[in-house]
Amino acid sequence: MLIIETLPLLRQHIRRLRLEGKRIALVPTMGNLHDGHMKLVDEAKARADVVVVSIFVNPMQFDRPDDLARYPRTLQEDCEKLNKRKADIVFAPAPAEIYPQGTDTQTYVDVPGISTMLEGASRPGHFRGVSTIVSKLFNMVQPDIACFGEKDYQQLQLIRKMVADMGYDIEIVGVPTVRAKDGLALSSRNGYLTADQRKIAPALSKVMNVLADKLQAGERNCEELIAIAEQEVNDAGLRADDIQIRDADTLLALSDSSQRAVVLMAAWLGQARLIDNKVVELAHQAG
Ligand SMILES: Nc1ncnc2c1ncn2[C@@H]1O[C@H](COP(=O)(O)OP(=O)(O)OP(=O)(O)O)[C@@H](O)[C@H]1O
Ligand SMILES: CC(C)(CO)[C@@H](O)C(=O)[O-]
Ligand code: BAL
Repeated sequence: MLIIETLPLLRQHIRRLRLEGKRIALVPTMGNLHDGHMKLVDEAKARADVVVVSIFVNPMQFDRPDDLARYPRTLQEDCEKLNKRKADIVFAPAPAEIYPQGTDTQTYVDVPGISTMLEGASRPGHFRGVSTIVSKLFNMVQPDIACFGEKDYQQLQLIRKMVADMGYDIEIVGVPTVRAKDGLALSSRNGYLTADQRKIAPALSKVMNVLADKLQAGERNCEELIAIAEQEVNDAGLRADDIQIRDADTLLALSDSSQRAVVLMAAWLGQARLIDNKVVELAHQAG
């Protein structure tokens, strides 16, 4: 496995691989890798000849400097895991390699609508940072496919729209959320939880599943369903931040024509803001 830190070296290898006719998969990450990331690598390996994993804590997508400063950076362990998983290339650039002029004057990619709603409203500028870095990585790595986790549901929708709108010839693969045995979605930020907090964290997915079951059973009073879920999350010892029921395809409010709903959960627990989501197929009565 090659570990590449500079853009010229990356370009040299990508050029060679493309000349050899290799199909390239990209797995973009911010490092501190867990089994969720490994699932993305496995999916990428199954669909391509060469897997490039990028590890870059992207300053442009952080709305809070303290969040950026304490984000876990574990490059050596990450590379060991990726080597065992048979990734081919790790691209781990320093910020100056990606943003030589800094981020303030960086040309950006903005996906209208989707980037300012929901998580985008809670984290101003976050999605502009995500679409910009992913666009840059697409140009640098020139992948045929790229894998993203469904855990970051809105991010996946954002990338799909960016790819469609900008005409990228890249297949976007969404990978189902990998969970701990107790249901907690794996996430690098789970590392901020104390042992006691870790015990109560699975309440987020439990409340989400109950809400999803009610939707599946035909309940449609979203305001009431959300209020109950917020109460349950708070009673469990988390602090509900944003719980939403949306059309899974548009992320807008549910309508009579919605085919699928998505339950989007965000809650604070100590230093960690946890997110999760679940898609529900909506039954429509004939006639
Ligand atoms: N539990 C998971 N299952 C599947 N994919 C995941 C999971 N967690 C993260 N991913 C995906 O891995 C990719 C890189 O994510 P990232 O490096 O931000 O990890 P993370 O664990 O989500 O960290 P964070 O705590 O910052 O949210 C994204 O496409 C993300 O959706
Ligand atoms: C896609 C991504 C690697 C862009 O920095 C990041 O948002 C993430 O880890 O989900
Ligand atoms: N996994 C999403 C990246 C972020 O929280 O910044």
